[in-house]
Amino acid sequence: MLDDFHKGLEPSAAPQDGSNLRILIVHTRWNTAIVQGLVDGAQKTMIEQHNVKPENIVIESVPGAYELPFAAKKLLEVSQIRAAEGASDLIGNVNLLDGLNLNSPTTATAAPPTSAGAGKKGSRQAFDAVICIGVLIKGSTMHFEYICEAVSQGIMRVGLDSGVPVIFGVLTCLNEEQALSRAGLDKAGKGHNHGIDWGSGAVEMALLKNRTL
Ligand SMILES: Nc1c(NC[C@H](O)[C@H](O)[C@H](O)CO)[nH]c(=O)[nH]c1=O
Ligand SMILES: CC(=O)[C@@H](O)COP(=O)(O)O
Repeated sequence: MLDDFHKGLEPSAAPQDGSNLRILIVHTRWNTAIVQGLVDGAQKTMIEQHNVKPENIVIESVPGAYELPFAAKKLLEVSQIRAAEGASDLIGNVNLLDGLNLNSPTTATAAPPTSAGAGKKGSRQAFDAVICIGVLIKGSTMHFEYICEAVSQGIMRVGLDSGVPVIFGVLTCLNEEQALSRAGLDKAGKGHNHGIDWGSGAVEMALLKNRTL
């Protein structure tokens, strides 16, 4: 039986143009079937509803929810360093009087004509948002409570410290039935896949981050 709150669920945000965004999904390797359903929901929503390019969604995994904040922080930092390297290479080869806009995603992804980094694989565009996805299910000790608190605080801190939106995509459930329904995997088919909302939220917040005055 779904909790009553599900009935008043707000629909996901209206479609927005995510065609210039690069999104990181970090997910755990606990409760893998449920996590995979959430990842699929987020990925599908970003591609089909918000025009995010499939190649601009990077998916990484960590052992468990407790590792999500660290991975989000480090992978964000690496992407920002690579974007800066690309921009600095570009500066070396472009007359800035031509009005080069280093903030535009296309600029950051532009492969520099000649640079030491030219041979590196993958996009140079920094991530515009991160979605941390995990499933915590209460056991018989207080371990659950401590991890839930640490992970929620840690994920919020990465977003505030980095200036890049980090979506809290961690289900904190008292039993497996609650988790299945929140991934849209319940037998009755009455659940709602929260990954859908996390995908829309990531696009919305990334566009808000990139908004110029
Ligand atoms: N019980 C769950 C965990 N526990 C593992 C921790 O997240 C962490 O990986 C470990 O303590 C080592 O640092 N993780 C989940 O994602 N979900 C659980 O239900
Ligand atoms: C969320 C957890 O860490 C939990 O699944 C661990 O179970 P237990 O409290 O029985 O050790």
